[in-house]
Amino acid sequence: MVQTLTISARAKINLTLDVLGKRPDGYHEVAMIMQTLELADLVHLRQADSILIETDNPRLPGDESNLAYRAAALLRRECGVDHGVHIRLEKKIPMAAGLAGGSSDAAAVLKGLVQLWKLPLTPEDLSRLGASLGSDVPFCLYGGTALATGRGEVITQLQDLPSRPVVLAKPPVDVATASVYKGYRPEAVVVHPDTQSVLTAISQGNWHKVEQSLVNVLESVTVNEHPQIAIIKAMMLNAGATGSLMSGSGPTVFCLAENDDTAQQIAQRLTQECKAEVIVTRTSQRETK
Ligand SMILES: C[C@@](CO)(OP(=O)(O)O)[C@H](O)COP(=O)(O)OP(=O)(O)OC[C@H]1O[C@@H](n2ccc(N)nc2=O)[C@H](O)[C@@H]1O
Ligand SMILES: Nc1ncnc2c1ncn2[C@@H]1O[C@H](COP(=O)(O)OP(=O)(O)O)[C@@H](O)[C@H]1O
Repeated sequence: MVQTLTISARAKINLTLDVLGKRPDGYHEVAMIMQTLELADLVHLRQADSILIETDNPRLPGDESNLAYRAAALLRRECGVDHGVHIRLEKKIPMAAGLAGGSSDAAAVLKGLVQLWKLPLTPEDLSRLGASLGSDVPFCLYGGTALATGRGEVITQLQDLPSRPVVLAKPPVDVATASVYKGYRPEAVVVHPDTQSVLTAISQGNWHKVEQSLVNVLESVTVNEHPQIAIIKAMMLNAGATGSLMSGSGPTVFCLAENDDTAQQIAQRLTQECKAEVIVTRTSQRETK
C-alpha cells in the first residue's frame, strides 16, 4: 500500500486573458490561454489519522484555510472516507502573484489523494471538485497548454508547444484576485486578445506568433495600482525578450526568450535594475497524454 507521495504542483502563466462579461453568479466570463511552467511547489503527502498541514513559508496559512487542506477535507467529505493525511508544502512559487500557487497545491493534493486513499474518481470528477475550490484548479489538474472558458473552469486541452525559456519578475506587492476583477472596467481596455488567432498559432507550433499576441485585459486594472509592472515589461523587451505580459491578476510579469542565454541576460538586467523577485524557468508540457 502506498504510504507517501511527492507531487510537483506547477505554476501557470496566462498567455492571453479576456473578460467577456459579468455573470449572474458574480464571477466574470473569461477566455484565457493558460500555460504551465517547470517552476513548481513540492507537495509531500503521508498517510495520517487526521488532516495536518505543514509549510516552509510563515506567510502561508497553516490551517483549514490553506487551499491544500481544503482540497483534502473536500475529498474526505465527498467520498465519505475517514482517512487522514499529513501535507507538507515546499513553496517555490511566489504567493498572491498571479501564478496559481495555491490552486496548483490544491490540484496536487486532489491527484495525490486519489492514489493514497484509492478513490474511484475520474478526471472529470476531480475537475468538478477542483472547480468548487477555485476557478484555476481544473487547469492545474490538466497542465500543459489549454483554453479556459466559463469562469476559468471549463478546460479545452491544446497541443503542446515546444518548451521555451521564461523569466518571471514579481514586484514586492501582493495582489488579491477578487479586487482586480472588481476594479475591471471594460471601457478602460484598449486592446483585447485575439484568442482565435493565438489558438491557430498554437496549433501550428508557432511560438513567434504567440509571443506577438500576448494580451491580458486585467493589466489595465493592476498597472494602475502598481505602475512598476509597465516598467518591468518595457525592461524585459529592451533586454531582448520576444514577448512580455502580466500573468493573471498580477503582479508577476513574465517574458519569453529565444534561448537560455538570453533568458539569463534578461534576468541579470532585471535583478540589477528593478526591485522584484526574479526567477528563470521554462514552459512545461502535459505530464500525461
Ligand atoms: C485571474 C486568474 C487568471 O488565471 O488567476 P490568478 O491571478 O488568481 O492567478 C483567475 O481567473 C483567478 O482564479 P482563482 O484564483 O482560482 O479565483 P477564484 O478563487 O475562483 O475567485 C476569486 C475571486 O475572483 C473573482 N473572479 C474569479 C474568477 C472569475 N472568472 N471571475 C471573478 O470575478 C471572484 O470575485 C472570486 O470570488
Ligand atoms: N497552498 C497555498 N499556497 C499559496 N497561497 C495559498 C495557499 N492556500 C491559501 N492561499 C492563499 O491564497 C491567496 C492566493 O494565493 P496564490 O494562489 O499563490 O495566488 P494567485 O491566486 O494570485 O495565483 C494567498 O493570499 C494565500 O494566502
